[in-house]
Amino acid sequence: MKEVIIATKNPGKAKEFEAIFAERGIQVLTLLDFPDAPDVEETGTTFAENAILKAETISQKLKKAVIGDDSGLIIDALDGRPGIFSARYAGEQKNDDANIDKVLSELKGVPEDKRTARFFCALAMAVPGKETITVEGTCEGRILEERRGTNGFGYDPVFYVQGLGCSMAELSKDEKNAISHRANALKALERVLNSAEAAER
Ligand SMILES: O=c1[nH]c(=O)c2ncn([C@@H]3O[C@H](COP(=O)(O)OP(=O)(O)OP(=O)(O)O)[C@@H](O)[C@H]3O)c2[nH]1
Ligand SMILES: [Mg+2]
Repeated sequence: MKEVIIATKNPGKAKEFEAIFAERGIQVLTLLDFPDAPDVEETGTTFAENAILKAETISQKLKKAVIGDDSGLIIDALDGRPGIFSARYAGEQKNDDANIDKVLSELKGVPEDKRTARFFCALAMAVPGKETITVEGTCEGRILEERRGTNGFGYDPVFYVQGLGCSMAELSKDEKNAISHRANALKALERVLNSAEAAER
C-alpha cells in the first residue's frame, strides 16, 4: 500500500487526512507515528511559511516526501485573528475549548452580519532533492454566538458554514472533508502534482 507522511501532531488533522487519502488507497503516517521526530518551531509569519517549515524539517530528518499543514481561523471583526496563532490563541497549552471561549468573548455584541470568517489551510509538500510545492485552501462562514455540534476539532462547533445551514461540528467527517479548507488545499495539491507529472511525460 502506498503511504504519505504528514508533519502534524494534531489528531484532528490526522483523522481527516486518513479519511481523504483512504479513498485513494493511500495510508497516512503522521508525527504521532514518529515519536522521535523533532518539534518544529512555527516561527513563520504566514500559514505558507509555517507549512514549509514543518514539511522541510521533517522531510530532511526522515529523507522522505512529507506534507506540512498550517491552518487556522481568520475572523474579519478581529482583524484576521486568531490567524496563524489559532492553535495557541488562549495560551501555549493549546486548548480548543479555551480558544473558543476567547473568540466568543472578543466577539460579544458583534452582530451576525459582522461575524464573517474563514478557515485557511496552507499545505507544503517537501520531497528530497526537489523544490517544495505550496498550495492553499479556504472555507467561508461566520462565527456563531454559541457552540453547535460535537464533531471535528478546534473551532468547528462555532463555525457556521456558509450555505450549509449548520456548524462545521454538525457535519459528518465525510461531509466536512467534501468542503473544508483542508480538502480544498489537497485538491489544489493534486492538481499541481498532476500537471507536474504530465509535464514530465
Ligand atoms: O475548527 C477547526 N477546524 C479545522 O478544520 C481547523 N484547522 C485548523 N484549525 C485551527 O487552527 C489550528 C491549527 O494550527 P497548526 O496548523 O499550527 O496545527 P497544530 O498546532 O494544531 O498541529 P501541527 O500540525 O502544527 O502539529 C488548530 O489547532 C485549530 O485551532 C481548525 N479548527
Ligand atoms: Mg502547530
